[in-house]
Amino acid sequence: MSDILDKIVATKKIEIAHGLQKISLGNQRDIAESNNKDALLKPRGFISAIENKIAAGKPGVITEVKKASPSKGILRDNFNPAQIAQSYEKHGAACLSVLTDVNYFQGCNAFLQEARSACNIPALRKDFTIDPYQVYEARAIGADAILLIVACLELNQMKELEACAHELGLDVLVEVHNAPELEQALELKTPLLGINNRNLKTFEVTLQTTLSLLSMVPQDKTLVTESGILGRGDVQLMRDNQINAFLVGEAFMRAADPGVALSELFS
Ligand SMILES: O=C(O)c1ccccc1NCC(=O)[C@H](O)[C@H](O)COP(=O)(O)O
Repeated sequence: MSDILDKIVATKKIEIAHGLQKISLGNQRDIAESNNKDALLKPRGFISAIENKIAAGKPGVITEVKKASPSKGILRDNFNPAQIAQSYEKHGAACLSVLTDVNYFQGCNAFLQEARSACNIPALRKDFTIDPYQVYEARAIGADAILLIVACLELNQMKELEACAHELGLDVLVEVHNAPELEQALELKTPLLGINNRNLKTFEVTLQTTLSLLSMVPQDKTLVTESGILGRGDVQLMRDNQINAFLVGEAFMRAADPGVALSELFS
């Protein structure tokens, strides 16, 4: 694991222990399950939203709602998750990815709730999921999908977390950085596979990470290239390699209107 992931995971363990003192696992599960019966909160298909865009010949863009990051610091001062989500939806986003981590990304659960309730597209809870408690919490705050990062999980943990997510109707995005992680990810059921172009040890970003792993990705997976998509040349390079799903944060967060930036990047 990288230094930053080590630190984040250590913080998550403390957060989970504190969370359990406030809301028990059983109560969190009850809230999650009752959300599934609520018309406004029941899961919106995250994977199908991406696949539908691609089937219509459009890029499937997961648009990020991210105030700050460890590698870049503050990305956006005027940060209004509801307005950002509405702008993304208006300009053709498939889905949202909302950072809920407090300590490293200056996010919070309320950002996901505000963003999702302001629009009709599905939302990924972008956090560092290591325990079933967080999966229940994700659904309890209205998330439609969770992220599993292979670099910080054992295979048996990932399988457990994936099963827990699927039981609740949540989709799973599994994220890898290299070939050994990709092999592990292929042991999961989810068809949604993210390749993150950011090296979490050095924070260096190169789109070659996605390109170098491409031949290992089975045809039946929906591949998402993540991080470092900043210009139209980056989009074109990926599309030339038949990659049609993208996760983009910084390029939109630094723009005056994130949705306008989305349409300019992908038009
Ligand atoms: O962005 C970071 O500094 C970071 C550090 C440690 C773990 C994860 C990190 N980023 C999360 C992401 O994967 C990105 O937010 C996402 O792929 C969008 O990337 P970008 O378009 O480059 O903002």
